[in-house]
Amino acid sequence: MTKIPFYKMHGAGNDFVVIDRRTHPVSLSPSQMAALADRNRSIGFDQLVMLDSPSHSGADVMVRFFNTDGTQAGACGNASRCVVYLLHEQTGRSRYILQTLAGLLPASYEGKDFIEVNMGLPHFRWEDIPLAKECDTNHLPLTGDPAGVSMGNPHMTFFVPQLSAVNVAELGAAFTRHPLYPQGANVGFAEMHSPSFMRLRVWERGTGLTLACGSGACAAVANAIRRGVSGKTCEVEVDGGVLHITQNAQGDMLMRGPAVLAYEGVIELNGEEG
Ligand SMILES: N[C@@H](CCC[C@H](N)C(=O)O)C(=O)O
Repeated sequence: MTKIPFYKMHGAGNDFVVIDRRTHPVSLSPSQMAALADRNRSIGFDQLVMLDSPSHSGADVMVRFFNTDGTQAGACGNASRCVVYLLHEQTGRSRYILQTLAGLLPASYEGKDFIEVNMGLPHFRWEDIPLAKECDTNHLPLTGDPAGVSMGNPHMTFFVPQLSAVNVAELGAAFTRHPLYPQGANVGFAEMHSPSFMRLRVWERGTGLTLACGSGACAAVANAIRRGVSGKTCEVEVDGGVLHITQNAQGDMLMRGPAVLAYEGVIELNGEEG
């Protein structure tokens, strides 16, 4: 029997199992992750987060994100804030650098409701999202006129007049596998209330509809700025709370919001796996 300690956390309702491989160097197969993600039979989570020692000398920790289907994601904004919360518990410091597949992300802790991660530059070139063919990423050639961007992971954002009239589950499930996105897409639906406030729901690639998506909020604001419907600072109301997104002078998307440690537990794996 292998015992793996974990932290159950969430950021604006987007929930995670965090495993610190620096102290417990275990591996989980995609099918083990999918089993743990099952809310009816196991712990349940939107993403599994693995912490390792960084390979970059300037970073505090290496962070990897896995969806419920076991696929790996380059970025996860809400989980990044949760990791900053844990680092603060462990060190008491307030500034960190997270090493992720999407790059080095500077982050700061100013209280559990005020954790900020610099999610980096939005990438609008079709090759960088990536898309299957060259096109205008500000107006993708798709029904509903979504905009495309990468925040270290691929996103499309639909700007809709009335979010409550949108069947996010049905459309999200359809567009997440659209052939224009060979690596899949996180599909956001944004209703602009003003240039500084939007409502957003996101169907996440590899996971489904979640209560919040941090990279999705950055993507929606970056796309909204590009379309001229948002200012450089925008409050994003998601089903699980509010995220504050700002584009700084360098063009980076800064995401501020809460992180919650719900409980600590132990995963027990039978057999030789783990
Ligand atoms: N929950 C996220 C995004 C998680 C990854 C995404 N599903 C993907 O596959 O790219 C967030 O808060 O950003």
